[in-house]
Amino acid sequence: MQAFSFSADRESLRGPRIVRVGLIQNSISLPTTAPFLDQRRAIFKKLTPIIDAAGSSGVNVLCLQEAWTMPFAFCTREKKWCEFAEPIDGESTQFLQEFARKYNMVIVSSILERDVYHGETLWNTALIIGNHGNIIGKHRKNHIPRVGDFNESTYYMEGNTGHPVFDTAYGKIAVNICYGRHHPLNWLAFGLNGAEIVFNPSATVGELSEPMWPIEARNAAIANSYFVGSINRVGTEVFPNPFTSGDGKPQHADFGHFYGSSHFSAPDSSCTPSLSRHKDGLLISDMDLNLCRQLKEKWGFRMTARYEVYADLLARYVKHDFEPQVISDPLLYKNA
Ligand SMILES: NC(=O)NCCC(=O)O
Repeated sequence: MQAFSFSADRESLRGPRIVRVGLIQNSISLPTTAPFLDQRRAIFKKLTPIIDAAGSSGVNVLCLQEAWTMPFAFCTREKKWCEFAEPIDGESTQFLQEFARKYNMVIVSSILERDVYHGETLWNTALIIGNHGNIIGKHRKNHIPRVGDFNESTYYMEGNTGHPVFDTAYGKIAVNICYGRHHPLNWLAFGLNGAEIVFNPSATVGELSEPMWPIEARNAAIANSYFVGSINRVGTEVFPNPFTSGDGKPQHADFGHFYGSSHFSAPDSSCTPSLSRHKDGLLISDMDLNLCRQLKEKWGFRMTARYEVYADLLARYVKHDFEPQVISDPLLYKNA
């Protein structure tokens, strides 16, 4: 466990709005060859003392990693892993609702969702469980990776829930699930809807994304004047059947190393140190949410954003007959 705090200036007309926020990163518990029910239950067992530690440390809002109930099997393209999908009021939600009630804590739970009301369709979904154990709502991952071994479109579709911000007992929160962090407009949309804390529950591996990891969340926090909580899972998960990456390299049975390194970023460009690259961990930070408005007022990014200019460009860009605004040097092709 590591704990930090972000402060803000004292204001005369508003008291501080200090919230204690927690992030959990963890490896899976049993080999991926174990019966699925045992695997899921073993993760619950492993997380129980960590969630208890968060709750008894006074954490107000806690976020778990992407698809925390299962191994990150999307590299395999095998359909059997769909069995881990659950309805939003399924076993993992019921498990977390107990902690939410016990500790008066909001919990963000990122799962593979099975929508039983829409033909058993699957989604990559983050649920927001309120501090009374109620389900406040859900957000479905907007951007699906098609990079390296991340073959997630085999399992679920692009989200259809927009960019909701959840007004909780402890501030306005949103969830930008994993690969969405590479999309600045995704971050922006949560900001436009008023988010004060955006969580980025992730599952990503060193060779692919580690150089980008410390930059993207910090940049989003600065550009959108909110806090970001970044979480990545830990360890190497080995699967029963080897798979290929479509890159001519030999088949393999693991994704590579999930490098942990969970951390918080703040709108004033500060950030906490990261958790370990190899070990499970709980990162806790106090944050005064007044810092969000203070940074908006200092830098005026919202007021200077010129959204109407970009709205116009984007409206034209999404049409099939879009022509880029390029002015060529008339001398460029003269002698050709
Ligand atoms: N889970 C997921 O979206 N991973 C994609 C890889 C990355 O964005 O680093």
